[in-house]
Amino acid sequence: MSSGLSILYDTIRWEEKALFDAAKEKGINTKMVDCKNLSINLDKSKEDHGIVIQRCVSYYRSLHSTAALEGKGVKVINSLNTSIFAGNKLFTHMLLLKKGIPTPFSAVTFSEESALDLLDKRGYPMVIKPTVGSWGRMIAMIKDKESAEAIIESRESMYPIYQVYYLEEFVNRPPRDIRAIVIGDRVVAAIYRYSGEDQWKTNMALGGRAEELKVTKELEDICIKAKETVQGQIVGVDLMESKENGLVVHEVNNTTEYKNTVRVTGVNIPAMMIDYAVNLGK
Ligand SMILES: Nc1ncnc2c1ncn2[C@@H]1O[C@H](COP(=O)(O)OP(=O)(O)OP(=O)(O)O)[C@@H](O)[C@H]1O
Repeated sequence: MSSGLSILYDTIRWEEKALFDAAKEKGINTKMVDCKNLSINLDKSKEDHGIVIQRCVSYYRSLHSTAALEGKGVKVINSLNTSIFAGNKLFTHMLLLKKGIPTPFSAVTFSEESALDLLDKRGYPMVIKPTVGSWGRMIAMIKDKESAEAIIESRESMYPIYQVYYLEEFVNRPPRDIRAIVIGDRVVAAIYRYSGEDQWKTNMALGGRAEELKVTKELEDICIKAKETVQGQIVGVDLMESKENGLVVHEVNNTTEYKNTVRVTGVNIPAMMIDYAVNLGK
């Protein structure tokens, strides 16, 4: 295996460029590798990538390229286990639950009828989410039976993952959530993400606004536990401040975006990620 790093991408966002620049500044031999051009022999031949920082946006590209490279002995950040666990909200939920990490109540059903039945029993509102996905896409707040029928029926004709009805309690929280960036054993920076106008979701991709958040001991502890739960190395932990239950973790991101966190906190996250990756190679 060659020394140095590879940044594996399928789209170059601010994050990937910043990683490359940080590595260049540190004089680290780094390649940008477009996953779309990658061809991996699934045998025992050697791969010449050094440490790979996995940054593909596509869930399937990310998961499968990690599996192929890691299977051939390449160190990938994050690992295949982390991609599997953190890439799926239900899998993450079960692990958080097992480790006693507070997380919103959620339930799963596997048919339209059972989903409607669950909503009837549990009451409205509830949040429906695809188990795999990001940027708030396909996430809806279900406010009543009519919208439940419309939303759930529309999912019946989609790709089979949308017929796994993952439903979460609507967390009674301020109009914001928390994104904390964990590198190794440290929460290096955190922000509040406030929802944009006429929007309950707080994703930056949906017009949300970011503000710096000072990392408390409580936040640090819960984020480190959440990271360990998914066997993560560099992750973004998303939390909400439940008025009844305090901090609850609703997601761990294994190829986390951090542009807004760098912008509002001034913390040089890409440089820290590069240092972490280089240390892993030693
Ligand atoms: N159970 C919930 N109760 C209240 N608000 C929620 C709940 N789940 C999610 N949200 C809001 O919706 C937003 C999107 O949810 P979530 O983070 O699960 O989706 P995502 O598609 O994985 O987004 P990203 O990849 O940006 O983290 C959250 O940032 C949060 O503000």
